[in-house]
Amino acid sequence: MTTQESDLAAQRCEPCRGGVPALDRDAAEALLPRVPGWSLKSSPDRVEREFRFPDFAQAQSFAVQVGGVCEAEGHHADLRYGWGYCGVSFWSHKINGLHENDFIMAAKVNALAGEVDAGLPPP
Ligand SMILES: C[C@H](O)[C@H](O)[C@H]1CNC2=NC(N)=NC(=O)C2=N1
Repeated sequence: MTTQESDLAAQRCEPCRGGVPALDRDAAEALLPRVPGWSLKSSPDRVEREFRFPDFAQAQSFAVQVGGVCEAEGHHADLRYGWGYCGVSFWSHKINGLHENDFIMAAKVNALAGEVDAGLPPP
């Protein structure tokens, strides 16, 4: 883990406390290429990905691992899983929209899934 990543893990989630603006669509689209496999969805504005697994147990195990990362970061995914799939969504509830943190979380979930990310540019 780089210093920058470990610092991030120690931070509390600002958009979770509210009072910061949500990213507009252009800004969200600009971040999207940094989280391969994820897409932007609306109502609420969010970033979402479905991961595939060979069986129920592996999908469930992945969901539990994602939950662990969310707890560590204080920023929580909406998760749904079943036989062979786990869907993960992030948005910042307190601002009813997207923040860079949602993309950082998406990148962390990609890393859990064994994918190498280019990472996000420094703030
Ligand atoms: C008090 C607590 O930190 C907040 O309610 C957090 C919890 N987890 C959260 N997770 C997400 N994704 N968005 C939030 O706004 C949020 N708020």
